[in-house]
Amino acid sequence: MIKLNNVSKTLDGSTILEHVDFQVQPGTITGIVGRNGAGKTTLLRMISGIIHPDKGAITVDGKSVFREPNVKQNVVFVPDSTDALKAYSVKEIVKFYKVVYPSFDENYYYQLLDKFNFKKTGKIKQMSKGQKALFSLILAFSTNAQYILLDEPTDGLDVIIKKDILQFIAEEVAKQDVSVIISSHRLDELEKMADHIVVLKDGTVESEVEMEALKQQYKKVQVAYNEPFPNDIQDHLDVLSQAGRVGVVLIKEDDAESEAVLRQYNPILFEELPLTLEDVFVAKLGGDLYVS
Ligand SMILES: Nc1ncnc2c1ncn2[C@@H]1O[C@H](COP(=O)(O)OP(=O)(O)OP(=O)(O)O)[C@@H](O)[C@H]1O
Repeated sequence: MIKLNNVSKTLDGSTILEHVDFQVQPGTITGIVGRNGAGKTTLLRMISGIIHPDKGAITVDGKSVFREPNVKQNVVFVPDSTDALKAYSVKEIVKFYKVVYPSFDENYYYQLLDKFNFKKTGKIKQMSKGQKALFSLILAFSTNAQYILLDEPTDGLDVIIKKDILQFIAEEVAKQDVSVIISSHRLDELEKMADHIVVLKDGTVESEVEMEALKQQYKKVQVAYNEPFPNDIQDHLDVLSQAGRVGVVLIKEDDAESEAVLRQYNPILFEELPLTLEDVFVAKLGGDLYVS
């Protein structure tokens, strides 16, 4: 488990992160979502032991990354830029990775390269941007590390490669017993795959969501009436959108009272729609957390 306890960081006199607390459970995907500049990269760099927090503690399986450097073999940070890799060839990088990650699985690495039609020779700098992004994930998932931290892994990529990458991550997490932290400014991308979402805002954890619990907690209902959309509903319930006589309302799963309000005006349509995380943020957390 990764634990952050009251972590704060100041860079060049500005407070970047303050009182950050959260945990990453084994075998799960945690999404860190926040706008540009929210502190996501700084947070991931601290968890992987690249920079020190000014205050608070970060532990990986109960050990400090800073006091026990061996812990680093179990944590891989994949930055949003692949610049650090570009001088190496596909073969050379293995030697380098084996020094840092002694359990690096070379067979698995070449197997994955085959699967995604990568050439086994040649320099990394010759790859396209999308290939580089996928390649850096292949490297990370070949290390056998328990914790993989991905900084904006799909940023700036086209939809096809984005889909491949997200699917690759989900498959690897299902196959290996790894924990993945993914930072993104796209709530919609993370919510499909994350078990747990941490929202960073103004340098601190604004909210945390367990996706399973959330889906059981709320439902989204589309209703339509023969008469103008009732003010009573507008005034008392969480209306996500409304056009003419049709509205979409967020209610709690077990909230019989709110459902009775919707039904008392004899809706001609009462239909449950798939719930998204954005719906809950918009209705319950002020709406400005939609960060894409
Ligand atoms: N070395 C540094 N010195 C001073 N300020 C820094 C440094 N690195 C980052 N910052 C500042 O810290 C804040 C958070 O940056 P960070 O890169 O962690 O955010 P982010 O959420 O990852 O943003 P993005 O989505 O744009 O990558 C920004 O305001 C940034 O300008």
